[in-house]
This record gives sequence, C-alpha cells and structure tokens, in this order.
Amino acid sequence: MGSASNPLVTSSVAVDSSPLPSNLTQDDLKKLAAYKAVEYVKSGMVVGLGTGSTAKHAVSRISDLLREGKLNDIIGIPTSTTTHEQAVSLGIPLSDLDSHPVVDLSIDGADEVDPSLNLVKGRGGSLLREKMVEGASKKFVVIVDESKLVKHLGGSGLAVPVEVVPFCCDFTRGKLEELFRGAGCKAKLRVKIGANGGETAPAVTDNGNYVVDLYLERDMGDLEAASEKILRLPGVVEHGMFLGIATTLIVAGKSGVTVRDRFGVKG
Ligand SMILES: O=C(CO)[C@H](O)[C@H](O)COP(=O)(O)O
Repeated sequence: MGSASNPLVTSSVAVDSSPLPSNLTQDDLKKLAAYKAVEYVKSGMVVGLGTGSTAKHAVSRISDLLREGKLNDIIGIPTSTTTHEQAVSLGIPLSDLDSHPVVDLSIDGADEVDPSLNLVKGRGGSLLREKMVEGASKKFVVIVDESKLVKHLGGSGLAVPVEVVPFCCDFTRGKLEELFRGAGCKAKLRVKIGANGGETAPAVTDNGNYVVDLYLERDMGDLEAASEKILRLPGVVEHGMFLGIATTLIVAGKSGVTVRDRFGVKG
C-alpha cells in the first residue's frame, strides 16, 4: 500500500474528450465510468466487486459480458451483503478472501477523491469489507462522477465514516470528535431513519458494528497521521479514508470520461 504523503506521479488521459450530451443524469455518468472500468476485467481474473450505486453498474456489466461469452472464468469477491445478493441474482461465481487472498482487480465507487487519489468511502456503510478486498487487490479502479472530486478529504462537508464497535459507542464518538476538534469536527452516530421519517436505531454494518460520521469544517492536515490517530482509539474498527490504495481513477463528467493512473504503487 502506498503513502498518502508521497508525491505522486500520475498521468491524466482523456479517453473521450468530446463533451457528453448535457441531458445525462448523474446515474448516466456513474454508468459511463463503471462501463469504462469493466474494460480492465479480463477472463480468468479474481475481481473485487464494490458497493453502491456506481459499483452496481460495474457488477451488472460484468454479468452481461459473462452471459454474452465475452468474459469467462471470473470469480467475484463481493464487498458487502448487498453486492453479494446482486451478484448471486446475476449468476456471477463468487468467493472470498479466505479462498482467494490475492485479488487481480477491484472496481468500486467513492464518496470523495482528492488530487492524490486518496478516497473517502463508507457512506454506504461497507468500508471495512471494501478496504479488506481493495487493499488485497493488485489493481483498484475507482469509478466516480465528477461531483466526487474534492480538494482535500472531508472537503465536501459530508461524512468521513468510521466503523466502531457498539460497546459504549458514544464514548468512542466523543473521542473521535476530540481528535479533530482543531478541524471543527462534529462526530455523529449514524442512525437508521424509520419509515415515518423519525430516527429509530443505530445503523448496523454487515459486520454488526456501528458507524460514527465525522463532519469537518476544515482540512484535517496530514492524512497518515489522522489515520494513525483514529486507528489507535480502542473501539474503532476501521475508518473510511482509503490512503494510497487506489491505482486508477475513472471520472465521468460533462466534458467526457477521463482515466488517471497512479504509478509506482501497484501493478
Ligand atoms: O463506499 C461506498 C459504500 O460503502 C460507496 O462506494 C460510496 O458510498 C459511493 O457510493 P455511490 O456510488 O452510491 O455514490
């Protein structure tokens, strides 16, 4: 895994620089990025299957290509129960990291991407399994529409998720808020919204844990240091900052689809 603080050498390649039709929806852009990413999938690969509204397009594209005989012998490693269910329903053969500890390629969305290809993930709640699978991948292709690009992680003003154990989760929430007080942090336990619109209970991850969402007013500074501080807190399981893990970024925006590779980290 690379370092967030290393200067990066990246290439930016416009694969379709002609502007896209202006009536494309955000979901159309997600699909364009996902389909581009699936071009990296080759027969015989073990493929990490991401979670979320962007990744689901990639999963469904892989299944189409398997059905059409354009791909063969793919083994998918799902990053959530939701993706597991989608892949099963589409007939994609599945396994896990115990049986396939090396993943050739993973494809997944992200909530934020900074200029060094560091990510925030986990607003969909699957950050732990995503980090395990994508961290075990030789290549990790991130697929986003352009709304996900930020100057620094946390810069969207939306959540930076942290998965915590349920035991005394408010204690852990408070400790997390204290850690980033200098960045104007507010830490909130994620709750499930009930059918009537009221808050009912903490949201529970696939691993039986809770999520504390960090909302930052300012840049948290050195990301590796921030990561270390979070992970040192007893009660924290994992956080949603993916530092130096992504190898390729595919962005779909009004001006076209671009691909950026990050060199010197993974093959
Ligand atoms: O990290 C994730 C789930 O835990 C998702 O990849 C992330 O939330 C992006 O989701 P979407 O593609 O729906 O915008």
